[in-house]
Amino acid sequence: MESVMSVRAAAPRVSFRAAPSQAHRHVPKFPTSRCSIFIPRAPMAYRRGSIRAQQSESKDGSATLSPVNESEGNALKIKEWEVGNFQDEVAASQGIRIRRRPPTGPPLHYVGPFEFRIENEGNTPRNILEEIIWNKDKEVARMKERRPVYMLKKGLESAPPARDFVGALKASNLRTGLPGLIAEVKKASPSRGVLRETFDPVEIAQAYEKGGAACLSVLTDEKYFQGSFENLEAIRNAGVKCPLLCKEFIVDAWQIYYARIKGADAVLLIAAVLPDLDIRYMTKICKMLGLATLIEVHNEREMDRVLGIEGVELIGINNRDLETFEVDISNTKKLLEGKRGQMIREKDIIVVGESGLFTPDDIAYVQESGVRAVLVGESIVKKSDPAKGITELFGKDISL
Ligand SMILES: O=C(O)c1ccccc1NCC(=O)[C@H](O)[C@H](O)COP(=O)(O)O
Repeated sequence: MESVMSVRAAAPRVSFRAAPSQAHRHVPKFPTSRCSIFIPRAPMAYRRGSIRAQQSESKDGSATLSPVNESEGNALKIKEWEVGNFQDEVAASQGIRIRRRPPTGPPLHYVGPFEFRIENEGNTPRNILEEIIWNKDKEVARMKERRPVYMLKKGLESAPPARDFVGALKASNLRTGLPGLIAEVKKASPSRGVLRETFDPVEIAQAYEKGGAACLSVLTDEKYFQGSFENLEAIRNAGVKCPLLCKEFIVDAWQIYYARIKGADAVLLIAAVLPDLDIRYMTKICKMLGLATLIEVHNEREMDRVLGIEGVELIGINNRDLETFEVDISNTKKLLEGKRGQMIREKDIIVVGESGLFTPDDIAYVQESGVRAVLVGESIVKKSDPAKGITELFGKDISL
């Protein structure tokens, strides 16, 4: 029988247990295993994918490995943990605070005859965005197992054609002299709860189109936003002409293929989550599939990283801090001042002001700051007639 002992120190909490026997345990020689750490060359999503291909996930999402024996299994877990930490270190060096979900939980540590695990050793999300991302990591791993990417690629042939998302925003901006509107089909959000009880995504999308929206954003995350890929597909199949942004938390290129076969014309990439290499790689995949990428930033560091990436056409400035939910529309102005604004104009990048826009004054404020498009959810989706909501938001009928 193993004896188990829990020790609560100030923090963190550590639980010890005596190791069953020397024969059953693999004592990692950390200097050696650290030296032999696999140095990945492909982008993060793929590096993680390659490691995870050796594991399967149970219904509740917990990972199970199928090792030949216990010590090999533990060695693999340790390696996965180390690779995960290494990837998080690379991300952190770019100012990314969102860590990726440790695939198998933290490894056991060994001191003499004891093995122990430090609770909260990186295995609890630190904020809502991190929680969403960790949940998405699990969700995508499950979906990928059911439909690997080669199957999705077959579906591309029958997908509806990709439409020009950026072109629609530019045309609307030219036609109205106001920022092109990306109207969001959003039932609920972590910060605001349920926004609209009676929610018919197709009806809302048609109302947005009638009200003059240039493009639509459709939330597909189910757990936190009560959205779905069925909503995206239904809107596309209903004949709505506005190009569609798949508003998803993309952590893996698999999701880009999936969005495309469900009828998306554009996808969102969040710089607070994805390192540069992933953004570059995913942008290339999008180009190959005819999708536009809206790359979202929230602070100067993220903006500078994205401006350093070749071929970026569309940048979203989120006024909402996704870690704290604080909304401040002056964030758009701040990120477009000085050299950054100048570079954006030189590169002819379309900037989208996102979140917290409720009045014609708000629209005027972000337009004066330099945006040529806006992404709006709450203020229009809550209105009984979302088409009228658009007219109220802009202070004029923009459908004409
Ligand atoms: O809206 C949230 O609470 C939220 C929480 C965590 C991650 C993302 C979140 N929202 C995504 C968005 O940025 C907005 O849906 C979008 O910009 C529209 O914002 P709003 O007009 O304020 O509804």
